[in-house]
Amino acid sequence: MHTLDWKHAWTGRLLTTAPTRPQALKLLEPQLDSCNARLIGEVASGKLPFLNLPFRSSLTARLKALTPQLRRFRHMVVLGIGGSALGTRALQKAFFPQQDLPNHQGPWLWILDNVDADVLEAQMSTLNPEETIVVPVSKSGGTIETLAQYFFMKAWLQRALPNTWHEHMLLVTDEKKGYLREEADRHNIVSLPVPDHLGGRYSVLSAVGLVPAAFMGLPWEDFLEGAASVNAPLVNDELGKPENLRNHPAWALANWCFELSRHDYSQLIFFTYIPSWASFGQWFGQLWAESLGKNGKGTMPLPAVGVTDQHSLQQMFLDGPADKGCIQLHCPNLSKGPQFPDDVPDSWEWLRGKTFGDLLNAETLGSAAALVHNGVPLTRLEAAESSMRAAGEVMGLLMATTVLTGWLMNINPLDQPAVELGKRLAYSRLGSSSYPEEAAILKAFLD
Ligand SMILES: O=P(O)(O)OC[C@H]1O[C@](O)(CO)[C@@H](O)[C@@H]1O
Repeated sequence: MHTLDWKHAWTGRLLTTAPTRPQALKLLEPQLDSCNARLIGEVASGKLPFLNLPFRSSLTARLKALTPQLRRFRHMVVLGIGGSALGTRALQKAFFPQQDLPNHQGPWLWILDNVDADVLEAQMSTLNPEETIVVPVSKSGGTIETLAQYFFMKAWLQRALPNTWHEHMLLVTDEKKGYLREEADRHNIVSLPVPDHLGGRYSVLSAVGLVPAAFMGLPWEDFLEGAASVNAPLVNDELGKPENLRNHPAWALANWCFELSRHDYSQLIFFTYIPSWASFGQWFGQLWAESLGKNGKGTMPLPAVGVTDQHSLQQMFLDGPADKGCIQLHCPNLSKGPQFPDDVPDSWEWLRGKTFGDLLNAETLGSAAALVHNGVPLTRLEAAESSMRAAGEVMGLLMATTVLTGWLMNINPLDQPAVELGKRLAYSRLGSSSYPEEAAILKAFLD
C-alpha cells in the first residue's frame, strides 16, 4: 500500500491565500458532483480503460500464451516513442537493473525511442537477427519516428531471414486501423492490441508495457493488480457513489494540484527518492504535460531524482522563483545495503553502525524538510515497498490524478492536439505536398 502525507502540502501561498485542505475539499463539492457524473459517463462509455482495465483478462490470456515464444529470443528491440516507450523504460530500469550491471548474460531489452542514426546502425550491425525479436509499438500505427525505424529494421530482418522474418516481429498497435495494423494483416505478423481510448501516456498497463515486461520475466500480473486495486473504488460495482470519489487519494491529490495552479505555482516537481524508479519521472512528465498543457492552463512537470538532483537542480527548487510545488515519491523500506564500519574517519563517526540505506532515508527526509523550510508546498507519496505491485499502484494513482486534475481545470486530459503542428512541419520539410499551410509557416520561419 501507499500513503500520502499532507502535513506540509498546504503551505507557502496556499497557506495565506487558499483555504485549508478540508475547506478546499468542501469548496470543491460542486465540482465533485460534476466530476463524479463525468466519471460515471466516461467509465461506462469505455473512455477510461486505464482505470477499470476491461482488457485485463484477454490480455492476460494472450500474454501467458505468448511468453514462452518471447523468452526464446535473446534480444528484444522495442521501437516506439513517447508513451509507447516511457512506461516500458520505467519498468526496465526499476525491475530489470541487471541489464545495467556487470556480468549480465541476457535477455537484453533495447528501447529505440529517438531518431538516432548511430543507435539504429549499431543495433543492426551488432545484433544477431536469429536471436532477436523486433517489437514496433504504436497506438496510431502511423508515428513517423517509429515507422521510420520499422522500415529499416524490417528490411534488416528480411535480408537475414527471407522466409521467417515475420516470426521475428511482434506488433503492438490499434486493433483495427493504422499502417502497422495493415502490416500485421499483410505479412501475418503476430500482434497484440492497444485497446480503444488507451492513448500512449495511459498505455503502460496494456501490451505496450507488458510485452517487454513478460520478455524480461517480470511479474506483470502484480503490476496490473496494483493498478486495478488502487482505482477499484472509483470504478467498482458501486460506481457513482460520490463518497467513492470524495475519499479517493487521486481526488485529494488532484484538488491540491489544482489549487497549486490557481495560486501561481506553475511547476510541479516530481522528486523520486526511489533510485531504481528514476525513470518514472520521464513517464510522469509526459503524462502530466500532454494531459494538462492546454488553453494556457496546466503546470510544468519537473522530473527530478533524489539524491542525484540535490546536487544539480535543488538550488533552483529552494532559492529560485517561488513557483513550484513538489510531490516527493519515496519508500522507507528499500534494501539497506552494507553497514559503515567502525573505522570510518572520526569526522564521520556518526556514520558508524549505520547503513548505506540509512543515508538515503536521511537525505530523503532532509530534502523534504529543506523544501518545506523554503516555502515549497510538498506532498509526500510513500510506497510501502518497491515491488511491481507498488509500481502499479503508484502509476494507477497518478493516471487517475491527472485525469481528475484536467477535469478540475476544465480541459480534456485525453488529447494532445498541439503536438501535431511540429510533425506536419517536418513532413512538409521532407517534401510532402499534403501540407500547404505548413509550407507557408516554414517559409515565414526561414525567410
Ligand atoms: O503510440 P503512438 O501512436 O505511436 O504515439 C506515440 C506518442 O506520440 C504522441 O501522440 C504525441 O505525438 C504521444 O501522445 C504518444 O505517446
